[in-house]
Amino acid sequence: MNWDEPTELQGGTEQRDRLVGSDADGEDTAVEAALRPKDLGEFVGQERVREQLDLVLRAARARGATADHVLLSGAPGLGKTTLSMIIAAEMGAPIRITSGPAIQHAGDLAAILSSLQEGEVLFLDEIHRMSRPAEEMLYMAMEDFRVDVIVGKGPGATAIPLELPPFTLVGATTRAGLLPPPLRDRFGFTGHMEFYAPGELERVIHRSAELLDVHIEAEGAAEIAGRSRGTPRIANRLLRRVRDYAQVKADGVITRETAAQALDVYEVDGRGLDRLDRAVLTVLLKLFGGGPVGLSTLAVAVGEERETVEEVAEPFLVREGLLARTPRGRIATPAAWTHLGLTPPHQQAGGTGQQGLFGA
Ligand SMILES: Nc1ncnc2c1ncn2[C@@H]1O[C@H](COP(=O)(O)OP(=O)(O)OP(=O)(O)O)[C@@H](O)[C@H]1O
Ligand SMILES: [Mg+2]
Repeated sequence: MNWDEPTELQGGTEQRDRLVGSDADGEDTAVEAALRPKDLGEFVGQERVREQLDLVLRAARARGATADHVLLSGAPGLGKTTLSMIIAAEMGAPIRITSGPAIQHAGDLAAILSSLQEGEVLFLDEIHRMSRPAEEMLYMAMEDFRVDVIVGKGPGATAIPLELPPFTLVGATTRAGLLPPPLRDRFGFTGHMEFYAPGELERVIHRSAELLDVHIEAEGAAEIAGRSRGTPRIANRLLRRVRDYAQVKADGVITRETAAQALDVYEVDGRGLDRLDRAVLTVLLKLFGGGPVGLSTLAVAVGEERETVEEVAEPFLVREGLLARTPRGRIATPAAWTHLGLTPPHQQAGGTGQQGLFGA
């Protein structure tokens, strides 16, 4: 069984309607523009990436040159799009935004590249989902600022070389491992975005609250931060839901109590797990004694698609150290038992232990 190779997430559709899903939903897209930090100084956290990027951009500015190509990798909602816009702003350059899936043919890419202005930032989101021919065209464009446009078909086809103005490619990917090495190597700088520490999320929340004109107490921000799964997008989304609750049920001020009550109503628990996450853990613990159990069996027992369990619930549970993937199947860690307030079988009187009870 291919137990540790997650299958390709199809555009994040599995995450829809999920308050703690890290992909953007319609409402996010509308508000995100307003909440996006505009320069590096406003960008919270990611100290290493920020410092390194600051050097790259400063040096380019000092030389009066176009900045080197930048690759940003990291989970959804950590600020890749935000940072690409900041790069353009810091360079005083216009930005063109497109994405891998939008570039079906090499011709699509040639059209974009040939219309770039000197120094322009081309933001290529989901760069790992670009077609192979477009990718190969991009190699040459990145390295030599040149593309060969193929005119005609079959034996009569000719390649017309086209000079490009120097530009900065900013590629973003949630799956850096899927990028072919020749592409990865052509970036002058790669920034790996990490999940945010609670204190950083608190700063994101305070900043957003101010922009949204919401009154929030420090402890209220801490409560939301703790349930935001290390992700600014989720923090901003939870903040908006808590604001709704505070307006309707309280005096509009977000305290620790209102935040906790609101997020309980939305079924986001103290650690950021939602109903699906808890369903997976509960089944694993109560039905299968903590595992190991195969993914398919687990999914059937939860009443969800295998992919939903694997791609939507598991990554966070694994990251939180609540669930582990082993060659024999999924197992719950001691922390999972504690989190759900249950006692592991080997600690119960007459318990048989969890090993070997259920095969994967
Ligand atoms: N460092 C940060 N400081 C403040 N706000 C942030 C930061 N990073 C992200 N955000 C907020 O989180 C939201 C999501 O960020 P962004 O769209 O840049 O994520 P992304 O990495 O591009 O996600 P995806 O992979 O889904 O495209 C934005 O609205 C932005 O306001
Ligand atoms: Mg993005």
